[in-house]
Amino acid sequence: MGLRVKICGITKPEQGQAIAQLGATALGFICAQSSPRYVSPAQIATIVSTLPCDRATNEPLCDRIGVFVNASLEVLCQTVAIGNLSGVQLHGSETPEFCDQLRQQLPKVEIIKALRIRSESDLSEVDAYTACVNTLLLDAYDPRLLGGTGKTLNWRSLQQFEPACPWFLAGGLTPDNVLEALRQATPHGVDLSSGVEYSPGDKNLPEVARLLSQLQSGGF
Ligand SMILES: O=C(O)c1ccccc1NCC(=O)[C@H](O)[C@H](O)COP(=O)(O)O
Repeated sequence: MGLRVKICGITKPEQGQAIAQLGATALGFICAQSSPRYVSPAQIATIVSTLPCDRATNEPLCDRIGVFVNASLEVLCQTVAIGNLSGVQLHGSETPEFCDQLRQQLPKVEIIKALRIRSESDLSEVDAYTACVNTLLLDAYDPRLLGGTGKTLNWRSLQQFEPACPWFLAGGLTPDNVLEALRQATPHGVDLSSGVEYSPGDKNLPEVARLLSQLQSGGF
């Protein structure tokens, strides 16, 4: 399977539709109310209803990931149902036990645990999660912002990073630096937000197109 490409912070139906048509494999919706990219479950449902669908199943062709920060099981399950989400990304301090409980409640939904990496030693957290989530996501650390920071990780320190489950690389990726990041690290997917937007939640479609063409030219 090819590299997964997740564009996060979608807020507008026409942009979600265009980004799916350009070839992104996943769209991310920020469900944390403190974010300038926040969308309600009803807004997610509207955006998802416009996405190109598989003719046989009538389900959207791309993955729909809700991004949450320390949400309750109840909120997670409700939002998945209302928004027709295929996955949830846990971007707060959710424990492995919480991830396990969520997996029992939502066995068909992809569970992605995001870890905000401040230094190489934070990578030691990874092993506690690999058995209870489907996928990991490594993001950059910022003392004030939980995500969408535009800050990059130290890709060189990830050269030997091969956890026991698939993972996304996030944090400050852009059409200009993504190939360099992928020369150093070998994730199963990349996740971008501020590197392909005009302002929080307003995606720059020409930059998304350039990202996808860069990845194609790099053989991904
Ligand atoms: O993007 C947000 O506003 C946000 C708020 C709270 C929690 C998570 C958030 N974003 C998570 C993402 O998956 C972003 O795509 C990821 O942090 C990378 O962002 P960027 O560095 O801007 O590419």
